[in-house]
Amino acid sequence: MPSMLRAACAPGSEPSAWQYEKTATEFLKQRVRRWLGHSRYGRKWIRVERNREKQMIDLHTGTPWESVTFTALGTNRDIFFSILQEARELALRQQEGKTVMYTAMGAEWRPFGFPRRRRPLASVVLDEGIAERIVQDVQEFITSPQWYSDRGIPYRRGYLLYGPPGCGKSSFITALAGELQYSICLLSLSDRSLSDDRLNHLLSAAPQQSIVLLEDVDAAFVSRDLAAENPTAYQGMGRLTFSGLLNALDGVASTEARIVFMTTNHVDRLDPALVRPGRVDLKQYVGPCSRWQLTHMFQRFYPEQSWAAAERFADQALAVSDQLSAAQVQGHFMLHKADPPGAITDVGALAPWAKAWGPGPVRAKATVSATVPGRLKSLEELPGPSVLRCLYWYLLRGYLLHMHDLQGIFKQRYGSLWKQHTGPYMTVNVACPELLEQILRQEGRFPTRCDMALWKEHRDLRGQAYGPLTE
Ligand SMILES: Nc1ncnc2c1ncn2[C@@H]1O[C@H](COP(=O)(O)OP(=O)(O)OP(=O)(O)O)[C@@H](O)[C@H]1O
Repeated sequence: MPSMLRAACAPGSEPSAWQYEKTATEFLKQRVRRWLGHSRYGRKWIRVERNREKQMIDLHTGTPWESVTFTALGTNRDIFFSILQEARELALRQQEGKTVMYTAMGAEWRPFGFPRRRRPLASVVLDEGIAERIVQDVQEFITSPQWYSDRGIPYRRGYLLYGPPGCGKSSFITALAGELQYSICLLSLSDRSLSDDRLNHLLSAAPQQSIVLLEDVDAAFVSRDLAAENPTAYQGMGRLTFSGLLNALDGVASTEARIVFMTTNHVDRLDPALVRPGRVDLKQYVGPCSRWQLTHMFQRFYPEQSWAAAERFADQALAVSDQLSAAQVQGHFMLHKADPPGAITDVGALAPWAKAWGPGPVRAKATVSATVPGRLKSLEELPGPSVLRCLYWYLLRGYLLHMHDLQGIFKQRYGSLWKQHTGPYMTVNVACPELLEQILRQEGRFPTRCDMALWKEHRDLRGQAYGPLTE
């Protein structure tokens, strides 16, 4: 009699269980791909069927549920358990030395993308003593639950990192999570579907050993003074209210053992109630590069260079501007990857960047003015081939399967920004690094790519990676 095992791929309620199942499912899919050619596992022949449930979809993501069915001849079911065991080990191995990012989906946390390689703490150069101070504080917190319980103090700690963009707030938190072997639960307070209840639930259901990260907290709420001018913003952009946030952070319903990091570019816009001790226990300004930072960044990037060269770079960079962000300096080094003396002599190249990106009132405005002086073009005004002309290029000139070549041609004709029609879709093409940088900076650190189910399925069948379009 054939024995059968059904490995359901539907998400369960426990994040960890779901995570395991998801990775296991990925593993099984890989196996399925391999078995399509030769359906053998060990010495056994196995039939593998992958079925997409037509009626059932995950309401949060719109992903259809799937099941994979293995059928093997014989009475020994151990082979199925060994497949699952192998899948489990693979799932765990995939996370070794990696940082898992979670995002909130409905009422639960789901892993976002593949676990990322841990970022070494030393790779984020903050001003002297800052990183050590925070790491020591977090470690002390983690190792002293008894201390909190003896004194009846809720076992949670809040941190606020504030300062201009590109100075390393988020990079540091990511590196810190790696150092502690924690995962990161990323939550956007601007999410319109976030309600008081949902936030409360999410904070209490965060996976163990994780840092909850609330980025750009100023974007969702402003201080009560500013709220008088703008009551809508004060009430929050979605169904989340300010008092709901305060309660979730330290209300009676809040859970124990929680580390929350908040970041903002505008600390002055935060309501004092949000940053009072208990909600924020440690505040840290992460600012433009100091001499110490510039020297250490240079040394780290060009380890073979002398300390004197690093100091020379720091002095000359500070002469250009004392408002340089680490991101700008890193970008400058990247331009002179193999040319450390060039990085020093060409330090003046940082000047226009310092002007455009230096800590300003609103990052988006500074960004736009960086490369697009004057009035911005509307979508209608953007150049680009008409629908008919696109069809001509795709079908008559045969570029349908060579879109990348066509993009090169269109760039020459229409410049770095043009619109293009493909079937029912209109795409805006961006073909210059500066503009791409603006987009990436404005879309947030963990942007959600479109799902592109057909593309994924197509690539799945060929055993190919999805590429940057969906990841
Ligand atoms: N202090 C630093 N040391 C090394 N690299 C840095 C540092 N600060 C920023 N970077 C680099 O610059 C980029 C942007 O940094 P990051 O996103 O951490 O800045 P941020 O302060 O969080 O900015 P924002 O306020 O826009 O969120 C990253 O690629 C990071 O590697």
